[in-house]
Amino acid sequence: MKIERFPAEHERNTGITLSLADVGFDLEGKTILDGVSFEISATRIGIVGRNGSGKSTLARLLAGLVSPTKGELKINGLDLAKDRKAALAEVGILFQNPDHQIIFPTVQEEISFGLQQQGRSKRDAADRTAATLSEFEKSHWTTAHINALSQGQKHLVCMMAVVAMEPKLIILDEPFTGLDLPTKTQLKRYLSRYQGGLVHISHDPVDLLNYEKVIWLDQGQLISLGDAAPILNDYIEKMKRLGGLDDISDLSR
Ligand SMILES: Nc1ncnc2c1ncn2[C@@H]1O[C@H](COP(=O)(O)OP(=O)(O)OP(=O)(O)O)[C@@H](O)[C@H]1O
Repeated sequence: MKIERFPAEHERNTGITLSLADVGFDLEGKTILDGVSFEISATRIGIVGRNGSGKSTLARLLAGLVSPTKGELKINGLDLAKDRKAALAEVGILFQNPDHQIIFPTVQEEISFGLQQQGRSKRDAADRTAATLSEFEKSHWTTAHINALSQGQKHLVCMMAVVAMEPKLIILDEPFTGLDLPTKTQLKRYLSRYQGGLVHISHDPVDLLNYEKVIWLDQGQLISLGDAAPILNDYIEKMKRLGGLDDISDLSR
């Protein structure tokens, strides 16, 4: 597969700026991220890297869910780990498994919860929930029980809950793993319409074809960052080469 330079699908003015200066993150004595520095402004940013390279950890840092052990990390000039109120307006995050995200029994309650966390009244949150369901043409889901939904439908509930909050940036941590192709295509179509920024972690370079910039991590360090097509092509070549090895045997990784 060779990825050509695609014209950016999303011509938006509202870019987001990620600024990292010597960011490190240690956990239980292990260095997960080390000395990661970059500044990037774009509306569609991909993150690639092998298993365990630190992508999900970077996603949690970007969302302000954890603080770096060292260095400084800002989104649009804000330190979201220190400013949780700003974080709710700036960033939403979608995880791989909706069951790790959903806490309420019905669609309406799940979407309303985040809105109330942002400080909206119960009435405002209900109105915004209704408007979001209508935008997605899912008003008939309002009182649906989450347990009765398919995995793809649960993904869509999580997406609607995040989109309803209108964050400037949505972070997607491999949100389509395990979904069939039509479901994935439909969810991607919803996301492509999002007016804010997206930072999308994916193992599949095809997911990032129309993205503007890509960040490549390996073993907790930045390998490269730049325009999507050349980075993805280098990444694919490297992954093909590594596929011929047997480093999966190495327990020190
Ligand atoms: N809670 C934790 N405790 C100990 N080590 C952890 C924890 N979370 C992550 N790690 C380790 O940190 C490293 C990076 O993990 P992370 O999940 O950020 O990588 P990733 O690139 O998202 O991986 P994958 O593609 O497999 O999801 C891995 O070696 C992982 O084992």
